[in-house]
Order: sequence, then C-alpha cells, then structure tokens
Amino acid sequence: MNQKQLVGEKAATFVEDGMIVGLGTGSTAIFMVQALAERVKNENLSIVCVSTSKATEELAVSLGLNMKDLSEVDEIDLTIDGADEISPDFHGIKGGGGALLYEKIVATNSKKNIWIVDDSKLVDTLGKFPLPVEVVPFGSEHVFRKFVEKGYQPEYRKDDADTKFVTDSGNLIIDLYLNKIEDPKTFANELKSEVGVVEHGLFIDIVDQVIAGTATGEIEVKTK
Ligand SMILES: O=C(CO)[C@H](O)[C@H](O)COP(=O)(O)O
Repeated sequence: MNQKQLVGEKAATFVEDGMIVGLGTGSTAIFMVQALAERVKNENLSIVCVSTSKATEELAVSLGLNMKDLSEVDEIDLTIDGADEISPDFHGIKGGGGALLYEKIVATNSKKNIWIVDDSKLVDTLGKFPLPVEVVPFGSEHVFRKFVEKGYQPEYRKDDADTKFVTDSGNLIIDLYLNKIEDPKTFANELKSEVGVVEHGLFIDIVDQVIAGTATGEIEVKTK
C-alpha cells in the first residue's frame, strides 16, 4: 500500500462520532475521504463534513457523506488535509492542488488540524516547492511584474489546456519559484500586504499534528 493511502486511512480513524469534520483536497486527502465514508457506513457514525474544494465536495457527496457549507456550521472539530511541504517547526506550504484559499479558511475555523503526507513532504527549509499565491484576475499582470522585479521567479499556474488555471473562487494562481524561504512568517506578511493578493500558500502556525508515511511502511504521528 502506498504512503498516501496509509496515512489517509490512518487519519480517518481520528474522526469521532458527532464531529464536524473539514475535508482536505488532493490525492492524499482522497484516500482519507474514502476511508472516512467507509467508517461512517460500517460504524453508523453521525458526522457533518465541510469541504475545502469543489472536487472534494463532489467526491464526498458521491460517497454519501453529510455535507454542509462552512457558514452553516459553528467551529469545525477536526480538519484533515494534505500538504506540499512541512518544516520541522510545523509550518507548511499548501495549494499544489489550487485549493489554498478554501483550505486556509476551513483550517483557521477548525479546533484541530491534521496534515497527512508521504515522507517526501517533510523538509528542513520551505521553498523548494513553488509557493502558490492566489490573486484577483483584475490587474494581476501588475502583481506579476512586481514579483518579477523582486526576483521571485513567478509563473502563472496553467491548466491542462495550457490556459491560466482558475480557482474555485474565480481567481488566478501565481507560483513563486523561490527555492528557499528563510523567514516564512515575514514573507507571509509581505505577500499579504500586496494589493490584489487574496491569499498565499504559506500556512503558519496552523497545523497541530502531522501523520507522515515512511519508506518502511510505518506511520509517524508528530504532534506540535
Ligand atoms: O494543498 C493542497 C491542494 O490545494 C494539497 O493538499 C496538497 O497539494 C497536497 O496534495 P497531494 O496530497 O495530492 O500531494
């Protein structure tokens, strides 16, 4: 069994009857959603789920999970999501699947956040993975040029048809090829202060627990 499936299935066991659960996005989160739907059926659990993307929403509905909009629920008890990079101090990059905005909104309205990853996502320093920045389409070329001037090596995210990728909320994504982010907190604040930037993929002080795969097939649960 691959690492993504192992950690996805493990994470689904952290859900308890009666919980409001945030469902992440991506190939690892898919395994968690499938395993959770199985548990709900087999154990007759009564849970409510909130999605972080249209793709996850469609999957969850097809599996019979009880879905609600974030605005319809009070605080989420537990959100389980994937990640693209995680540093030893539990900061991360997310948004490889383009869902960073809804993922961050759901995560910051959750009592607890668990990230599920294979061991390739555990890094010493963030930044090898291109940092996604979600921008409003209006005037995005100006934001793009500022990123060029600052040496951030920006590239518009493209879809399969080689046109600009559009997020679930109708925005664009500019990926920054930084290689290394020395001070993620300061950089996160800098990005957020740029007008036209809606959100960025730096998730600072958000995750509580990381469930990571290992090459030997064992699972590591790390708590902040
Ligand atoms: O942030 C995300 C989507 O926006 C994903 O959680 C992240 O990209 C990890 O994806 P995967 O599990 O497919 O490697």
